[in-house]
Order: sequence, then structure tokens, then C-alpha cells
Amino acid sequence: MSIKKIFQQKKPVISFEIFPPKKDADVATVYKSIDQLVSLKPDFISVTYGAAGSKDNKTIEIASFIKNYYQIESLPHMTCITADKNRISENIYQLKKNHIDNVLALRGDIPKDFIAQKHNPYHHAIDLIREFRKKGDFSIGAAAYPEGHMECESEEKDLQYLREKVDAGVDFLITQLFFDNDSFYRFLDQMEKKQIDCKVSAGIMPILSKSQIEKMIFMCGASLPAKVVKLLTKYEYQPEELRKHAIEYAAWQVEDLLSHGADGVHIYTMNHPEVAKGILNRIR
Ligand SMILES: NC(=O)C1=CN([C@@H]2O[C@H](COP(=O)(O)OP(=O)(O)OC[C@H]3O[C@@H](n4cnc5c(N)ncnc54)[C@H](O)[C@@H]3O)[C@@H](O)[C@H]2O)C=CC1
Ligand SMILES: Nc1nc(=O)c2c([nH]1)NC[C@@H]1CN(c3ccc(C(=O)N[C@@H](CCC(=O)O)C(=O)O)cc3)CN21
Repeated sequence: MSIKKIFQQKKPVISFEIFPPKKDADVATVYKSIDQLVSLKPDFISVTYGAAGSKDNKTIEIASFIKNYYQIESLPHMTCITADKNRISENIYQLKKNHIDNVLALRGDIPKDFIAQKHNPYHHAIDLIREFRKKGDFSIGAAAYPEGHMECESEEKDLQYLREKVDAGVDFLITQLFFDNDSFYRFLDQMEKKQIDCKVSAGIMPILSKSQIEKMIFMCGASLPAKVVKLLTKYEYQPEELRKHAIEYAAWQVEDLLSHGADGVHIYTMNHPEVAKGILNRIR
């Protein structure tokens, strides 16, 4: 069943995200993680593409395994900022060949030394969304930013671009990670005011360490509630205690979102299935 249909038929939709490891030698570990995640019966699993600027390219292979071996819907991410038409056509061909019906259409992080070439026809996610709409019957997801995108000059503009993406044929949105649920509720209110009508899954990233969260907040601009800052400081040198309290915080976020009627929750597992398990055990 396509992810579009899952959102039509089920609420809440529970999904996970994994990333292909940087080193080929570590690929086996991601398959082990998938095995554990599958046992938690998610509605779909997404697989990042070049996340955080990396150059991995095992996305379709891993997404195909999830779909064809486990019969669970997979959602490969596709980024376009460094792509040319041939790479996108080849990716679309590979997705169809592997019976993958869904794609998360993204612009992607701009690499540090990136200089646009003539053969880079894609500048924003919407360019990729249009290409996928033209080239097949995909269920298309896109990214949304409850606290605004880092590069965008105003909330107004960010919402305007979001509307354009949705109008171009997006079936569901997955939000950037956030730690403050109120920012998500304010964002949903703004979407409603602007009559942007689309299913929205809330992106939740469990805290693994202080350094991981530092990296993420500079990458995404997520704000940290005082409660999280205190937790990070108090347990900085007690990894097990930190993990325990982090799972509790994420589980609280998820419970609160579900009690507010969220369409879905997307857990950025960072390839740590035990953390996803901890959260779901707390809420189920
Ligand atoms: N690699 C991966 O798997 C993932 C990457 N991301 C990150 O999400 C971010 C960007 O991705 P998207 O949201 O898909 O990009 P996007 O193209 O929708 O937006 C990127 C920026 O451009 C602006 N923008 C959008 N459309 C525009 C237009 N038509 N004209 C002018 N400005 C426009 C937006 O306001 C935003 O500031 C990146 O930081 C990306 O790496 C997020 C999730 C997963
Ligand atoms: N700006 C942005 N880029 C993204 O790629 C992204 C977001 N935001 N928000 C949501 C998720 C979170 N994602 C992430 C975030 C961090 C890593 C990361 O730290 N990767 C490590 C690899 C670690 C390893 O191989 O074990 C890295 O060093 O790149 C991966 C995916 C992908 N997504």
C-alpha cells in the first residue's frame, strides 16, 4: 500500500528513519537495525540520501530490501541539489524496477564547496517533486519546517514555498526535528490559516548525546527547551542515565503529539533501534 493510502486509512501513522552507513563495511549493521525495527511493526521506514552532506548511495538498495524482503513500505529520500537529469532518471528507473512506490523529494543540504554547474537543473525540492509527478505514480513526501528553514528570510515565505510544494503534488509532509511541541502546534495552525491541506508527520529525534544534539541544532536550527538543556547538562557524562531520560522525553513528546491528534510521528532512529523500541514501549 502506498504511503498516501496509509495516511488516508490510519491515524496515527508511525514511521522510522535510518541512514546508510558511511563505510561499506558497516552496511551489515544497518540490516541488523532494520530487522529490529521491523519487529516494532512501523507503517513505513525511510532511508536518507546523502544525509548531513554525506556521499552515501546505498539508499535504493536498502529501501528495496525493506520493501521486498520485509514487505514493509519504504520511503527512500531523494535529494536534487547536486543531481543532473540523468541521475534522477536513473534513480526513478531503479525505484520502479524495485517496486518502490514512495519517495521523499528533497533539495538536500548544500555541500560546503558546492558551485552550481550548468548541468544542475534542480534548485529546490519543488523541481524534483514536479519531475516525480511527471514520471510515474509515486506517493510523494516532502520536508516541512515548524520553526522555519534555516536559510529562509521569513516565516511567510517559508509557508508560501510549502504551499507551492503541496500544490505541485505532495501527499504527505515530514517535519524537521523539534523538541518543543508547541512550535509544531503553532505550525499546524499556520498551515490551517493559509489553507495548506496536507497530512503532516512530526519528526522526533531521540537525544543520544550532547555532541549529537549540538550538531543537529546547528544543522537544523531547532530550539532547545530549558528542560532539554538541563537534561543534557545534568547527564552529560552519564551516558546510560542520559539515554534513559532522553527516551522518557521523546516518549512524552510522542504521547503529547498523539493526544493532540497528530497524523503521524516519524522517529529519527539514527540507526539505534533500541531507542525507538524504548519510546514505543513507553507509549504502547
Ligand atoms: N538528506 C536527507 O535525507 C534529508 C535532508 N533534509 C534537509 O532539508 C533541507 C532542504 O530540503 P527541502 O526542504 O526539501 O528544500 P526546499 O527546496 O523545499 O527548501 C530549501 C530552502 O529554499 C527555500 N525555497 C523553497 N522553494 C523555493 C523556491 N521555489 N524559491 C526560492 N526559495 C525556495 C525554502 O524556504 C528553504 O529555505 C536541507 O537542509 C536538507 O538537507 C531533510 C530531511 C532529510
Ligand atoms: N539539514 C538536515 N539534513 C538532513 O540530512 C536531515 C535533517 N536536516 N533533518 C532530519 C534528518 C536527520 N538526518 C540525519 C542527521 C544527522 C546524521 C548524522 O549525524 N550522520 C553522521 C553519520 C554517522 C555514521 O555514519 O555513523 C555523519 O557524520 O554524517 C544523519 C542523518 C537526516 N535529516
